Amino acid sequence: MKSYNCIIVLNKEKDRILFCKRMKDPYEGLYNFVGGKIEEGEDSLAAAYRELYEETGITDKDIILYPFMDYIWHFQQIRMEVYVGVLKNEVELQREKHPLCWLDFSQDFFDMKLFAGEGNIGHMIEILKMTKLSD
Ligand SMILES: Nc1nc2c([nH]c(=O)n2[C@H]2C[C@H](O)[C@@H](COP(=O)(O)OP(=O)(O)OP(=O)(O)O)O2)c(=O)[nH]1
Repeated sequence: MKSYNCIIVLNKEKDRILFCKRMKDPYEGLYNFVGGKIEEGEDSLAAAYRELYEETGITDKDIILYPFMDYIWHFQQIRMEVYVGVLKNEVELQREKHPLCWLDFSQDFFDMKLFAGEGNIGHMIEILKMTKLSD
């Protein structure tokens, strides 16, 4: 089974969500949360902080990450861990390969021509809207 993560980062005001525009497959040209592959034997939470730092420069001083949901695709032998966190302060983002941007909640996150994940970004954000996140 291959394991991936993706991380939902909200700004301090909780009115914007951090996305990257993917520069390679899967989902080249589409917006996705930041994230990547969990290494063999790597601790899940450590992997989430590592990917977040590598792709954005955000550290564990800037944010606390919480497990949000997990997806398992049994036929594809893939699992994906989703984490969520709210920034404690404004951060100057440092992109790695994928350009980063903040999007507000007015987007149609189910639009598969704009967003990765066959609609599951829309699903995650609907659940996020139902979730009380502490600061
Ligand atoms: N929203 C969403 N994201 C997905 C799905 N499936 C899936 O792999 N992803 C994400 C997880 C990862 O963030 C990304 C794929 O990781 P990647 O190919 O960039 O991984 P990688 O480890 O090679 O990246 P990197 O080390 O080069 O940074 O796509 C999905 O169904 N929905």
